[in-house]
Amino acid sequence: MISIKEKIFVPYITANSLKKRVEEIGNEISKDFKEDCPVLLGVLNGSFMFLSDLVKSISTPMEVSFVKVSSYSGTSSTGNVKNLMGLDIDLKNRSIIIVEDIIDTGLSMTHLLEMVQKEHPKKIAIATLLLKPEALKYPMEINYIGFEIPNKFVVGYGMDFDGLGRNLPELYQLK
Ligand SMILES: O=P(O)(O)OC[C@H]1O[C@H](OP(=O)(O)OP(=O)(O)O)[C@H](O)[C@@H]1O
Ligand code: HPA
Repeated sequence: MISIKEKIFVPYITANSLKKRVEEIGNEISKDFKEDCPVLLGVLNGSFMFLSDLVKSISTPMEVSFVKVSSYSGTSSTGNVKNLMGLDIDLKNRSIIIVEDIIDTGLSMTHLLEMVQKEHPKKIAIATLLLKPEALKYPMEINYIGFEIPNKFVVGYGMDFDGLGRNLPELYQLK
């Protein structure tokens, strides 16, 4: 059990389980995008840990780039998405895999899909470590899902509560 700014979090998914599942997704992506040299588009800040572990399990040529958006404040969605850092490479005719730590309401991903679509890529896939099916308000096709989790706030493995907890190697759930 840990405490961050007076909220109590309990251990939820171990570092070992995360590692195993991330490797499985990396292997799937390697097979699915063998001929494509995909661009893995990490969504900052939260995806940095998932993305860095994921790319180590991808054995096919690929590139990495980042965008930065923000929609969460404390433990709830603000209902709007702020663009904090845009695209820096040409995505035209490229295969793009948008990499997120978590899809919660789906608002951020809907915004990201619109942003990437405007660049006329060849195809767009979505990889998320976590999905909260009960919280999803904007349904979409998600190609790679690490874990489906209940609608409870989580921290660790890149995910924060008020900026804290991103460094935890395992995942914790709000008690
Ligand atoms: O599906 P949604 O309800 O939009 O929630 C998911 C988004 O919220 C988190 O980002 P956040 O806004 O907290 O920014 P961060 O990645 O910098 O922590 C997460 O990384 C997703 O981008
Ligand atoms: O459960 C969560 N934890 C951390 N960040 C988040 N962003 C959306 N949902 C979450």
